[in-house]
Amino acid sequence: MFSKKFKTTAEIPEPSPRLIDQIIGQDEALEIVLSAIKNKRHALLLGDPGVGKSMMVKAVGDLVEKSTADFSPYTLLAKPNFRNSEKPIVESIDGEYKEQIEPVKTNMIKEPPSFITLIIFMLIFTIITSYITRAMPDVKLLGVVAITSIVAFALAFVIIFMTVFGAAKGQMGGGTNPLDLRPVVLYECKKRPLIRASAYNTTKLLGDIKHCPLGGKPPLGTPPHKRIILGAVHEAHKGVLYVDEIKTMPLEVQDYILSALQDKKLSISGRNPNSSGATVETNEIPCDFTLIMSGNMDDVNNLRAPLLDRIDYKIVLKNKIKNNQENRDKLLQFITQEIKNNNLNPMSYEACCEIVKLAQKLAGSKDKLTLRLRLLSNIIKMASDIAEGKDIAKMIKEMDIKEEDIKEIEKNITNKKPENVSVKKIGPINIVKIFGNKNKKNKTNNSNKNEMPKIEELPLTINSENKKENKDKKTKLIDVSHVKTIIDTGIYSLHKQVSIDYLKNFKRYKHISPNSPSKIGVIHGLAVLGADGMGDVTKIITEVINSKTPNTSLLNISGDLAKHSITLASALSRKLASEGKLPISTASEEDLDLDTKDIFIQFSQSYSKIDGDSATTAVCLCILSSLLKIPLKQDFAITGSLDLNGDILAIGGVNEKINAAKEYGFKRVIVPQSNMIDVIDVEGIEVIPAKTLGEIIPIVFDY
Ligand SMILES: Nc1ncnc2c1ncn2[C@@H]1O[C@H](COP(=O)(O)OP(=O)(O)OP(=O)(O)O)[C@@H](O)[C@H]1O
Repeated sequence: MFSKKFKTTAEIPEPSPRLIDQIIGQDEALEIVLSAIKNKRHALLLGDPGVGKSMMVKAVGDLVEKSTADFSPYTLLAKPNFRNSEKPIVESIDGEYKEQIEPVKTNMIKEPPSFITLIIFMLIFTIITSYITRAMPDVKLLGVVAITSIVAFALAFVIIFMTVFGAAKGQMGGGTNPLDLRPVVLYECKKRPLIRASAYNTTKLLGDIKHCPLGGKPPLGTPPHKRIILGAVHEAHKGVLYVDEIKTMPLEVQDYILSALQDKKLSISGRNPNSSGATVETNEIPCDFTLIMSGNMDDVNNLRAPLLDRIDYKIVLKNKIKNNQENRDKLLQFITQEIKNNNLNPMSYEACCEIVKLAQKLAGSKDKLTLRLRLLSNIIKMASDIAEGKDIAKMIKEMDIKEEDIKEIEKNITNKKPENVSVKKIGPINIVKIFGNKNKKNKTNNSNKNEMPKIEELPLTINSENKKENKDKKTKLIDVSHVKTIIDTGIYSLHKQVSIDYLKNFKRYKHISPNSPSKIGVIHGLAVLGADGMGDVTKIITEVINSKTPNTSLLNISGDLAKHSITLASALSRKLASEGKLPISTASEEDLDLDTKDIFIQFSQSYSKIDGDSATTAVCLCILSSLLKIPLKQDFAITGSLDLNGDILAIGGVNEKINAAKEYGFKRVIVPQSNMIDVIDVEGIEVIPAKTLGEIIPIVFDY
């Protein structure tokens, strides 16, 4: 399996501490990213989740920070604008900013009449009042109080007027505290930056002006230059800006990024129209950066063409690598570095082999290894948890139901309302459990008892022995059983768990009997539930009936591709029938005339969405069986796409499908010849490769 012999990963040399050396399987992409950054070219990284896009940029960031060519430290200062307070000035100075003791000329400032002054005024008037009252007892007290109050209020009004009027004029003199006029250090850039920002976070990306509840005018409010929030586009000046999750980037943000790329400078203005910052706008601030963006393949549709056009390199990261010894060794390196980086338990040789097998399965082929390494990393972490004897059942006990997760699963798995699915994400673990619906009264009498499974029934084995033992990190070994527990429970994937439960609950109700006698118009096809779910067997039944209005009716089939494949199957049946390339049958010429027939095709007991063309061969054979009235053997399941020449073409999920055929007790499974390179495990079932329809006719028909 690996080039080295070892018992546990503790014997494998420590991985290199440099992140760049830890990236596996993405050599070409890494080279391009390095070259892009070196030559200041913008790049877009696309690929499946968890193939190392962020890791690559982070690794390259270490190098970016170390490169000092053409870079000198600078500081961004925010200063008040004496002409127009709503337009604060952001200025870049070389090196560090040394604060001046006397920041502003005192003659520019009118010392503000503060509240203390006001209180002093009030005190003076109180003294005068009491003096007048005592000195002139014949003057009425109330009259004196009234006069002094009017004078005091008049003075207070003048003071407030001076304050507001001064500030409004933009002279910042009226009521401004001299300390508010000092420049503020917005950003000190000491080494070439690599700034990371999520595409949806507009404030973080482009900057903003903070709201001031006191109107943003001195003396009570905070002056605008003190409310500036710098954007990542500005912080990345002279360095690299990494924007991930491009799918979530609002169109207007894309326009701003576009301007920043073109002009290499961008002002900051208040983003919230209801905020006091809305009227504030800075001067244009330099932002000359190299842009690296990342997302999944489909996310690119969200990017505006002019922005996409300005990205020089569009790099697609691989999601699989060839399964050879060199790459298996790389996978071992990955396992070792994940264990080291996350301080996990060492892993046995056999468990490492199991991870390689899983990497093959996730790649969908014996020939390949997956590069969706975050998924593998999560599985390694969870296997380590189980080796540690962590009480996962307790974590599951705290589960709550999340509607949005249920709806997502519903979309992919079944067209029934999944009123009984509970999902919980705990750290890297997705836990799904199918429960009965507590709120709904049971309609059947005998199904109510078992609706809510107890925690003990959950499909997890907890190593209770380990729990009692002294839990010394790194002494317990992750062995093959721990890895298998994670794989068998499917706890690393929502779809996997839902399909495991679906099969567990519905398999016993399905009318699939591999041992039954041959039947006309009945065949067993194979499907995969959800994106990365389990395989399943589907019984396909056809009926051909004489009709004056010939038609093909599809039952329990949703997808367009499936419908097209059935049109193709009936066309091919007609062609084979007319060419006489069919087994001898008792069918008359009239029987074979499809122009006079109604064809009904049912995917029996299929509640999941059936799409794709992998059932074309099965449907075609089934129609032929009904037309020719020749029974089909029932001891095999079949999968394969078909073209109009009758060639059987490759399909996806061959391993899941073979596994499903095995689970349902079939002894034989027919798969496209071209898929044989993908088949991982043939134990316990005869896998028959098929190239053409003609080739399998003698195998499947009972005549
Ligand atoms: N090529 C790789 N080499 C080594 N480790 C990897 C690689 N790809 C992923 N990993 C592991 O998976 C983790 C997550 O990878 P990362 O966040 O870079 O993926 P991503 O492609 O950016 O995913 P997403 O699209 O979800 O943001 C890494 O921290 C690392 O542990």
